[in-house]
Amino acid sequence: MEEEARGPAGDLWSPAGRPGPICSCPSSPLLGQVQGVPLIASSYHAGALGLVLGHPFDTVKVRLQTQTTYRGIFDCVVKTYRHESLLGFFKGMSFPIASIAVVNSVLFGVYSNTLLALTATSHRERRAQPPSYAHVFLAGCTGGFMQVYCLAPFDLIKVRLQNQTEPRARPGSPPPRYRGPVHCAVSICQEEGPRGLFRGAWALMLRDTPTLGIYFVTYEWLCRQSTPEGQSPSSASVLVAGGFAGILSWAVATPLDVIKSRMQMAGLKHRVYRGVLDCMASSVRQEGLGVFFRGLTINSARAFPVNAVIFLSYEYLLRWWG
Ligand SMILES: C[N+](C)(C)CCCC[C@H](N)C(=O)O
Repeated sequence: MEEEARGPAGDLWSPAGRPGPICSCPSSPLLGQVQGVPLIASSYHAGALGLVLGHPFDTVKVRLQTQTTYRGIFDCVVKTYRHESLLGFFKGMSFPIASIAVVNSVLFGVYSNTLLALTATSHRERRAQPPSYAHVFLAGCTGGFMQVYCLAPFDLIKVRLQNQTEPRARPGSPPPRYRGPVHCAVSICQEEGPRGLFRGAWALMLRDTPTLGIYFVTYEWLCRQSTPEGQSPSSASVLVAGGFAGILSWAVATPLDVIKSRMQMAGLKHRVYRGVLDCMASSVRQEGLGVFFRGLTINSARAFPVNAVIFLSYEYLLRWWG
């Protein structure tokens, strides 16, 4: 009985383990059997918190990537604030918040369960028997591939709303193209067909599948570097590893992120790209190779805190319930 409560690695579950890495609550033997319950709950908290924190940065990034009117981050921030007030930075946030429960539970759920299938070890057992990086990469790629189907329509609506630069309704001023997320979804279906909701999904899949593999490998590697063998990482290690995993994976993802956002906006501008390669070629032709790095700085600034929080919540809640 005593042995069971301790957990295999003498980690945070063990009274004899290193004091308090993240939490020191006992595990529930019942919930411990049900991977899905803690995963869904932890994914929601992780995602929502990270999302609110990072949304203003995300709006500036999307605008820099898809509009040519801004001279840089500062110019974009000043113009957005002057024209649209603070609320301008939070445009398009409601749908991602509503959908993050599904999107993140697919990502973290598929990741964790793929790892479970590949290594036959549970989250807790993994500290004593760490999975190989090849397995972590494969599980991350699988999670990334699967989440694209849920993420694509919500991401498209987010990008379209973030790009509306009209100030809040003033008497006499023309209303924005979309009145809100639901109106945006309905209008896209009517004007571009239901498939219009998946515009840019191919680029999103190419962006997320390999980079989520990199994301989880970086996180695992950094945690292992800063944690004695067999122990759970401390909160500080989780924050730093999560933050750098976010920065590195976003750095690699930026070129396809630019292309994805441009393809998502293309339907609205009645601009037709024949595909990902066509969009790449025409962007480079018009704006040079630098186009692939648009939004890199602001995205890195966003990625550290957002992903530090995401991983801390994920680990914390998994351990609480797991
Ligand atoms: C793999 N890629 C870099 C695309 C995303 C990885 C981080 C995902 C996180 N939800 C965030 O919004 O930062």
